Amino acid sequence: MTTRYEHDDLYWQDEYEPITEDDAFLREIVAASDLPSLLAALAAVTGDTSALTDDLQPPLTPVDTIGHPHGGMTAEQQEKARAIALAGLRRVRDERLTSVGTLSEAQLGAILGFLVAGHEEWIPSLTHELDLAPDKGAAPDWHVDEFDTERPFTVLVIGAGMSGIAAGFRFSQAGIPVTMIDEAHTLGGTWWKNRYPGVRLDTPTFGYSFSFAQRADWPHQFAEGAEIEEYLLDIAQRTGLADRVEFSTRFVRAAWLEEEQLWEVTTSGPQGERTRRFSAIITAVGQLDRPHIPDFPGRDSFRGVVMHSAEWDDAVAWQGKRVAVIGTGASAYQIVPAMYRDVESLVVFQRSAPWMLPAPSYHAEVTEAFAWLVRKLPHFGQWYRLWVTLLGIPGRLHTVTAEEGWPGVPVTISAVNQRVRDDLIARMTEQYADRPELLSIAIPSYPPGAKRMLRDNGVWAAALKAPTTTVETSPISHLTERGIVTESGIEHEVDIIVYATGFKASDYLDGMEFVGRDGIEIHEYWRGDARAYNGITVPGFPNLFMLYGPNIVGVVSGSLHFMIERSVEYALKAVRELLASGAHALEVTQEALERYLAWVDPQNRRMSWGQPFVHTWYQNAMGRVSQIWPFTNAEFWEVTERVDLADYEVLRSGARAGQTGSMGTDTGANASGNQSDSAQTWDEVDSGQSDDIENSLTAQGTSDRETTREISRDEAVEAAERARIKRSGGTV
Ligand SMILES: Cc1cc2nc3c(=O)[nH]c(=O)nc-3n(C[C@H](O)[C@H](O)[C@H](O)COP(=O)(O)OP(=O)(O)OC[C@H]3O[C@@H](n4cnc5c(N)ncnc54)[C@H](O)[C@@H]3O)c2cc1C
Repeated sequence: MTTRYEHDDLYWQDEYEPITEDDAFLREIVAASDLPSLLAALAAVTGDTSALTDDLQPPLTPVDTIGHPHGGMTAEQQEKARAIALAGLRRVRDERLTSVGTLSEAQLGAILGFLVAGHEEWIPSLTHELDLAPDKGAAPDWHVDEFDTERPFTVLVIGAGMSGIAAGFRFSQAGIPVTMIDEAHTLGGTWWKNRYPGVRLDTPTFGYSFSFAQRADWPHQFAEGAEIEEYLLDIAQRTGLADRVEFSTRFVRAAWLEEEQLWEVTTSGPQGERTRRFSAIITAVGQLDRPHIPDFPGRDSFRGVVMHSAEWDDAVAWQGKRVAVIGTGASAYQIVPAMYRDVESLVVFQRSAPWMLPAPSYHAEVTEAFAWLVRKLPHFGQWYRLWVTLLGIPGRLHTVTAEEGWPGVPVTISAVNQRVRDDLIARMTEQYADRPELLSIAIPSYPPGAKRMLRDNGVWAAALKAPTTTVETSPISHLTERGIVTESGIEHEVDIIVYATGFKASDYLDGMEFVGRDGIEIHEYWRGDARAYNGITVPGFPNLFMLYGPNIVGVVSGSLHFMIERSVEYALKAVRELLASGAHALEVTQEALERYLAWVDPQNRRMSWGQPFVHTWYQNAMGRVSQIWPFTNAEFWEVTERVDLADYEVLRSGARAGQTGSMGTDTGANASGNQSDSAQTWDEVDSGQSDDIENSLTAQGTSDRETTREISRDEAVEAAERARIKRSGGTV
């Protein structure tokens, strides 16, 4: 093991505060606590797993709309569990247990076996998340020095947000020289860029952290943006990455050098344009990084202040002003409630209403009982994180899977989807009882789960009902110097326009140029339909590894941290293969990619976001769902468990050591500044893009998406074939 940390977790704590409180206090703690995670933590600290019997096992009842506390334990089970937990806490107090050690295999099996309630197939991926496991299997268990390499293996990581930090950390653990760049002046990506009022997570904080940085003392159930930014900065400092990133340095272009088997990379930064060579490139440039602003007629004529949600200007005094917010997606959903009380007036432009899942604790701090347990019960926070991760494996996938022949389309896709819709409408009916005209506007016209589901604690309805708020559903016709004119002919005069219109999510590697083995640029290869094997590797582009690549995100299940960490680990495994074999590059085959997509695409088409009548930014301009991983995290764990060389071409260079790795050589090469020109996509506003897609399909004489998919796949195969013919040598 090469990690320089005794434990893989950067927040590992040797000692916790002793418990000194009396029984009455402990009883209150137990009454206010989540039971499965508490039982697991107590079993680990005391080493006694005997109480984790089958009859006490949380049944993990599938959750439709509101959660089932304690994993669906019955009242009887809960009563028994509370008695066991109280006895456990007393023991921790009386025996002054203030630390916890690595579990034995038997203890690990007993505790995880208890929590997974029969889903043994989840255990390997959960072990990956648990620092108390004898072998967590996440950190590299090898070091570059072990290999007799003919030349240094160097890696460029583009981006220093969450993904870049994960890559920098893990590759450094293996001793691989890493160069990190970011076009921004600081770390954090999403979490320093998005500074709008109200910015915070809409997934639970305890599911939103790395397995190697399991911070436990989070103040909020859904962390504020600044808390996540602080977390990322702290990790970067603890790992030494913070000092190593080349900031204000933009990746411009990379070209694969067939003879040398290296990437020649051009960057643009404070030292001007530089060209360097690297053995591999890791893209960590996010998916929601490039703001999308719809091209409304007259957009530039508006004389007031204009801000995209991701480009918030803190100097703008919006209080007391007339404000328009365009969009009702994830960002608007946070901005509107944070602003409405302090503005003179607010107009919210809505094209489609969001579905919102009940989350009463959305703005709440963690409870006192929870904070106490984090301080006093060794590793409790980590067990709670594991429990949240476990519940996220099935998530709500069962609520968004279509039933064949279901009569409820286009507003629902199955009986359980209908039940979710009915429950959520019942909730909204109560919220808007005093404003029935808003209720009809608030009910989405698409199935639950087809777009990102937001978290509801009533603030959205309160903001829309405010006397100073207007919800405008007529589409935007054009902008004037005074404000926004709708198709219904109303002009809304405003001082400030906030574009909460999302990002160019489908334009993977936007503004970047990668010229692969055969001289084909990656966007030319993709043709508006970004595809990658396991979301990571692309045929024709050896030693290029994407993080947060195509088909990686979960909608109603999973943790993005898990997906990104596994992508990093997969890239590391690929590098290990190269070091061990003395080869220089791996290129995934077109066949492997096709096989993979033939598995992923049909499953996405079964989900609510993949239905042909649904218009969502999860689908790209070709109509393919290019954003979403439709399975569980546990299944991603399986496919990334090993790099199967049968899926790859193994490449070796004809060049000798010494010709390569000349890092930092200034050549004055030109930046070509390629732009992907695929159709725009955005998350929060449906401004007619989908109609454009339908029109273009009709123009091609193809009315169904399946056919379109086939065409694009054929084109891809054709491009790869051309590439193969053009190549000569360099392959063994
Ligand atoms: C407002 C908002 C809220 C979100 N909330 C959640 C949530 O609740 N839960 C969840 O799971 N996800 C959420 N997300 C998704 C979020 O983006 C990811 O969770 C995560 O932060 C992505 O990290 P990343 O490092 O992959 O990308 P990013 O954070 O986007 O970082 C990419 C980095 O790459 C740099 N970069 C880009 N192009 C170049 C270039 N050409 N050259 C050099 N550097 C470049 C950028 O400057 C940036 O620093 C949210 C996103 C947004 C925008």
